[in-house]
Amino acid sequence: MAEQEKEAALPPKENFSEWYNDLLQVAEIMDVRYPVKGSYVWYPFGFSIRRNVYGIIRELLDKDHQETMFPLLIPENEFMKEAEHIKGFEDEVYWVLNGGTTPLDVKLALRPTSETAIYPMYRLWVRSHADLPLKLYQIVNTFRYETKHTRPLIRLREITSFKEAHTVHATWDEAAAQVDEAIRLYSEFYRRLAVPVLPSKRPNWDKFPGADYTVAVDALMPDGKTLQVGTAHHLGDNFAKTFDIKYEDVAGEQVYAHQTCYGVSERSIAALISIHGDDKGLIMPPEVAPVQAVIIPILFKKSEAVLAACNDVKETLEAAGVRVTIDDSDKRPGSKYYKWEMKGVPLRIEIGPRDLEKEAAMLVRRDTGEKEQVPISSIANEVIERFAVIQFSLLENAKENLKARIFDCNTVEEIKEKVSEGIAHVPWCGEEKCGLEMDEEVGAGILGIPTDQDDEGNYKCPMCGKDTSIRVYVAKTY
Ligand SMILES: Nc1ncnc2c1ncn2[C@@H]1O[C@H](COS(=O)(=O)NC(=O)[C@@H](N)CS)[C@@H](O)[C@H]1O
Ligand SMILES: [Zn+2]
Repeated sequence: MAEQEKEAALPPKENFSEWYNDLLQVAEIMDVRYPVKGSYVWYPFGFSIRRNVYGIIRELLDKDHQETMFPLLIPENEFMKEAEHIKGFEDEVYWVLNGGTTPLDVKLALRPTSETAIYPMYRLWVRSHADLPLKLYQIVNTFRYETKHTRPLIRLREITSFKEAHTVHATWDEAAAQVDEAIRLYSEFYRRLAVPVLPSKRPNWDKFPGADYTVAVDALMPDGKTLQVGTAHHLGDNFAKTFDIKYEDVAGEQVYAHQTCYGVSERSIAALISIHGDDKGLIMPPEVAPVQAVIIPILFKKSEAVLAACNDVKETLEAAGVRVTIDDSDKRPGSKYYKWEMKGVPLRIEIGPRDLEKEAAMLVRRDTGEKEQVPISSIANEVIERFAVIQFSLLENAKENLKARIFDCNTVEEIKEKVSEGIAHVPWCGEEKCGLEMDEEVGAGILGIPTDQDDEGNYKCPMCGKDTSIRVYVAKTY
């Protein structure tokens, strides 16, 4: 990649939108110059973050799911089968009309999501209760003709990293348990990225097209808006009836199956970058950092000895499983620090003649800037210990920041004021009319009813004044 000649200055993070856009380029995450709106190009560095992040979701899913891959093209007759689903996607789906110069006799949809590609095959695969539960997932690109403002990693027209799981169960309750399990798995996935998320049950008007209900996990972005970073849907037997997915139960009866589907996308990486970064650039949690440690030789006289020591340290760390590199380019140390801080490398290791005299190395944490000299003889343990400390500290800081920006509100005025900073925790009577009116009045949406806390209290709906025992999260969203 063309090295940044002069050091491009990053706007301060408080100008979040500019900071985010510039950082994607300067840190070489995604190149937004591709000539199709809503399609972006992964730089290799960005792609290695994606590899590490999706390695975690695969690790979690592979415990009791199987990965596979279905075709991208969906014939119109299958796509148009489930009425709710069509209504929800008809404005977003791309169609292929020709093969070369030959018009196709059946229009083909580019999958916006894969229910209508997968479920005709589930109809063939699911025969008996012994085939259940069936839990498959795929990580593919999907296409949605988004009309809202497209943004790299956040709102793409070609979603490049769409992980969608589709499960089949014998009963509604088993499918409901799977939705809970999906949200637990997503919460664990985001914990590994040091990103705290809020799980909540979406209001009916905001559920997935064709679903009985939707539970989502939201992350709070630095600008006070929330980003939906994962969703799990209970599909009831709606799609089973449409696609005739039945199994023979133990009594020999033919029974419609119950299903779920749940997905995350590269928004997971958008949240990771946005929540942990600072004015100097990325701060990568060690678990997913493409480069976990960078060794900077401080070269004056005796440089062979310094370089030899740096290579020894690199080999020792590699043997301990650390993703490490030496920056022995002829740039001055300051511009090396700048480059690797921009790329969010969790630990810098400085080794110069003075360190050598003490057979030590200087460790510098990217998240706090803390410097500490450690003996080279125990460098692997020192480095790995610090990774755990950094990982924990990034998550704790993010949790505190989230907690500090959830505000209990009881009046419309309070909600209006607080949703510009973060998330309002608001009583709601549960009526759609009040929900939509609130949305209208405060310029922010109901995220949903939190699923990770039982919050039975005596409240009054701020719109109609009715007594209610439930409170919901309300926030401006991406
Ligand atoms: N245009 C988009 N760009 C990036 N990510 C998106 C986009 N649209 C949706 N997502 C992400 O993809 C997740 C799943 O999308 S979804 O529509 O909610 N659900 C489905 O498509 C279901 N079939 C489960 S996979 C969302 O929670 C959101 O995090
Ligand atoms: Zn009300």
